[in-house]
Amino acid sequence: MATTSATQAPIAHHTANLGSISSHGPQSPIAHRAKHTLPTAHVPNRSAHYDTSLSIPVRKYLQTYGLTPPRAESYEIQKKRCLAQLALKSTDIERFLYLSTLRYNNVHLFYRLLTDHFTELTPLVYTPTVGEACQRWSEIYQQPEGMYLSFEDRGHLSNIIQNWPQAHVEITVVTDGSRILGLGDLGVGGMGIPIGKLALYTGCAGIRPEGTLPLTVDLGTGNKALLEDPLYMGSRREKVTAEEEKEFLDELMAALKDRWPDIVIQFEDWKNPFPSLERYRHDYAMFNDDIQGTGAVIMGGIIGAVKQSGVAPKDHRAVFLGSGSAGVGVAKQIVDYFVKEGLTEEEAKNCFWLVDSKGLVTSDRGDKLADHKIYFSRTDNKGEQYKTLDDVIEYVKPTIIMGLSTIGGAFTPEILQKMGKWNDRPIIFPLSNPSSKSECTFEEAISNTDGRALFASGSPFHPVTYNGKQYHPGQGNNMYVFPGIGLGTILCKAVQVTSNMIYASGEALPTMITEEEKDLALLYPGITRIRDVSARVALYVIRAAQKDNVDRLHSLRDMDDATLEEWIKDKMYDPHKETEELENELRDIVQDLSVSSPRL
Ligand SMILES: NC(=O)C1=CN([C@@H]2O[C@H](COP(=O)(O)OP(=O)(O)OC[C@H]3O[C@@H](n4cnc5c(N)ncnc54)[C@H](OP(=O)(O)O)[C@@H]3O)[C@@H](O)[C@H]2O)C=CC1
Ligand SMILES: CC(=O)C(=O)O
Ligand SMILES: [Mg+2]
Repeated sequence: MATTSATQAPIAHHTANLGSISSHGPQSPIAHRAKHTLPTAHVPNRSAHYDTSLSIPVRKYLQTYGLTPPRAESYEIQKKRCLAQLALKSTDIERFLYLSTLRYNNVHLFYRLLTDHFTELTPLVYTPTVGEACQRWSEIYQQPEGMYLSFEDRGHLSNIIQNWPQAHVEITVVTDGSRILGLGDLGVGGMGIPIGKLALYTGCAGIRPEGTLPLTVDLGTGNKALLEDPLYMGSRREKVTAEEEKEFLDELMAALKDRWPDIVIQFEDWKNPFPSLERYRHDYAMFNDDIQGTGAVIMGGIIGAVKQSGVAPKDHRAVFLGSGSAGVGVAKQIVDYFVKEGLTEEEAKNCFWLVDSKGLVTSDRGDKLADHKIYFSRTDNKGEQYKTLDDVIEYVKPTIIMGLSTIGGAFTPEILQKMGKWNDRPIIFPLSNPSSKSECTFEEAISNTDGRALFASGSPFHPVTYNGKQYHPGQGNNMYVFPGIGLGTILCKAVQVTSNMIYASGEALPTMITEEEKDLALLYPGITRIRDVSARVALYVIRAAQKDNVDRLHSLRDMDDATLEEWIKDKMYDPHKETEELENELRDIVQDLSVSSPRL
């Protein structure tokens, strides 16, 4: 990406080629052998060299002439073919596989397509389809696209990490596969998530593809079906203990930083991610997307929802179904927002009733609460315990219901109707992923509240027509913020991802909603503008990093906001420019060297 692109760009690769021209000549067997003995993934953007838009002289220079069909074609034609091939597929998982192969074989073309057709393709690359891909990973596995590190590798992680072929990794997403979306423990099948999230880092925030490292740690699995599946590609061992996980992660974090001192590390989809966040947040540029990214993105949507509800923050009553990483992360972030709006922390905290698999989280429930639940446990229940969501809803009569529970359909029509009865504009956020785990659909939320619901879901839903009027759903997914959090952290070279940087990422979102979107009561900016949104998020993140004094690129402090935002956009990888720049640069080189037909 931005900061290291000069050394990673195809141009730099060809400058290296030029060196070999002077010593061995362009057709040198050494150059030739080097090119073909290394697997594709070992040469940055090698796949771009087979792009069918490259001109004949450039193909000859690259020694790819004759390896692709004769016609040099436009991107429009390439796109037409890709979309036609996608249309030929009969299932989403086939489309997922087609797009994975395209990314592997022609990285820039994949990202051109993704950025041009973001709304249609994101659900195939990310949630919901990535969920099925993770469930079936060992069945559909095709090619290496990331690193797998096993518990058995401990003691050697630093050496193994040297095997990653890209020299300048800027960001990694790491999972242990133990809580993939709302689908449970999928072991190494979880790899689909780091790959998908990092594809969005490139597509949304312009992190260069070769600067990304999808990483899955195989610390065993508690999923018995996987352990018995002959195709399962992970180790056959039970999940390691918390202490063993901690030792492994200590080694991993040090090894990553040792090879790439500026690396940003995003933890994703861990069953219990709180200990690692607390352990590493001060010593590494790291964050947990499920706790913090989700917290920020939902806070960003709640800002607009609270305004549109006409209810003051102090009068909101929020019932959360789900008190795990995402539930607690979101509730805490909204507490911060309410405090900014003038409530005391105690007043803000009292606006929340969290529910887990045992019912309302209270301090006198009789079970030992996990540490992360204690902050929100209720003490005003007068000894009464509320076991079901229905009971809690009746007791609280909420203005807001949030679903982060993995329980598809938990917001029943009856619950939605009550929300409609008690509130002019009920705030209904079924946020569990993938779509099958959503606590309700958009259609259900609209039809059971006479179209008055202020709605956002984790996975995308289509617009709905109700009583002749069209309604548009919001997508409250951390994809609106994590790419910008990573981008901002990388660009200002922050040594930590502070709480203020996370908060700022959420605050940035409403600033990107257009007047037209406000008229439609939308809570999030249009997804087609995600690159601009990510640049704005990065701007806010950088400013917060500067205030917290964790940035290292101090020259950015002198830029005004408009200049800095333009600078950020300028640093973003633009797939539309890559192939054209490759073509133009190489054509110039070919002309300069008069090597227009080295092969013939
Ligand atoms: N929209 C977005 O951007 C994001 C969405 N998510 C989604 O949120 C969901 C939860 O993720 P996460 O918080 O990390 O997962 P966790 O496993 O940490 O938390 C799940 C929570 O749901 C509770 N729960 C499970 N079953 C029930 C039930 N039958 N009734 C009530 N509560 C129940 C669990 O209870 P207990 O504590 O008792 O086990 C736990 O508190 C997932 O579907 C995930 O995809 C996550 C991150 C981002
Ligand atoms: C979106 C996301 O991070 C999740 O569902 O876990
Ligand atoms: Mg996640």
